[in-house]
Amino acid sequence: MKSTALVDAGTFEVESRERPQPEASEVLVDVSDVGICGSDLHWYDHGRMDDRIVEDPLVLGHESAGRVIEVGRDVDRVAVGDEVAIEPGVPCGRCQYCRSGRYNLCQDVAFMATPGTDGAFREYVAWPADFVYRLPSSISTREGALCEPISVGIQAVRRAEIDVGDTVLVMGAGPIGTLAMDVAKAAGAANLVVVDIVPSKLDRAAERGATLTIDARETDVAKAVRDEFGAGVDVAIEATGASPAIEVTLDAPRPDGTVVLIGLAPDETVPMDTFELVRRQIDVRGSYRFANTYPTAISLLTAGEVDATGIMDFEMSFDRIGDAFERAKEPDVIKGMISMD
Ligand SMILES: NC(=O)C1=CN([C@@H]2O[C@H](COP(=O)(O)OP(=O)(O)OC[C@H]3O[C@@H](n4cnc5c(N)ncnc54)[C@H](O)[C@@H]3O)[C@@H](O)[C@H]2O)C=CC1
Ligand SMILES: CC(=O)[C@H](N)C(=O)O
Repeated sequence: MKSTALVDAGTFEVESRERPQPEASEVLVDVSDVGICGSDLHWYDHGRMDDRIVEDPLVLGHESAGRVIEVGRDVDRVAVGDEVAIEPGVPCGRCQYCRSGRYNLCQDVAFMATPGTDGAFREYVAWPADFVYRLPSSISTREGALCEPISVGIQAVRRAEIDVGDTVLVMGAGPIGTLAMDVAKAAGAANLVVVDIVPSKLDRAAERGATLTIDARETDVAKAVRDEFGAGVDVAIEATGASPAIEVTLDAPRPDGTVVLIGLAPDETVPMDTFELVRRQIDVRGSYRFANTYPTAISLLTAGEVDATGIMDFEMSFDRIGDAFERAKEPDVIKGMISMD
């Protein structure tokens, strides 16, 4: 089968590999669509992330979907011919986090497109059947591939415990912030404030339901929020990973409000005014990957509550993966897709 691996920062190599054989509990998926995630771009640009380094060729891509073409002998939850979304992280199933349903925190997870676990930029993936989800006929595999970033949004909204009628600020209108905004709306948020520094992304957020958009380059976000909502927002979700944006997000909630941090700032130390956070009794929560979210993501797509297609800016074929990665880095792009067929 054809596969594309990152061999060094900025260098992909097309490889011919053995087509994988599914084990008894696995399925073989003919991959049809893969989204390009910010972390794929990070691995591509730097060849490393925090203390993890790409030493052996690594197949990127962890937002994927396709068609089941073979099932292992113990598999009965999906069948040959089913279109499925692939959940990219397979946890150990034994640790305290797995046993309590918080498998996103498993320290022994095999997560696609991180050193040691190949991702989906290859023709076929053999994957545990428990981590593939059948897509209804109304959902395309292109949309299904985006169950992954939708899941990041679901996890954050669950962590935020959003209540009906809440005012929610989302910092960052990239794929994660935009999909988190959709999920927050589906969870009952009445006012959705979206902040970014790219005007076209703010326009797109407004088109899909943001009630207020703020360009952080021109406006004092905390003041704008207080002018509009008095004491501040109920919930602020950080989805940029940029230090100045994280600082602003921490300042956005009303007393007793909540901040959920999704953005990863791997090389930065972010100043935090702990006195203010304590005085205003702010809950600051991290949100890492996701657990038990794929069925919800599929339900939200089916109900039209999340618009995955609306964030897709372009689609390129597998043989143009290098061009696609370069295009995906442009600031106006929210999501680039690779069509594997
Ligand atoms: N916690 C988790 O499980 C996950 C975390 N992430 C992280 O979430 C963050 C967002 O991911 P993506 O949407 O893919 O990233 P992205 O880079 O595509 O989007 C970030 C957005 O933030 C905007 N931005 C940058 N600086 C800003 C500032 N100072 N003020 C306001 N907006 C600003 C950018 O214009 C962009 O639209 C990243 O840090 C990523 O690493 C992504 C997936 C999972
Ligand atoms: C969950 C993600 O998408 C993230 N890019 C990661 O690698 O953890």
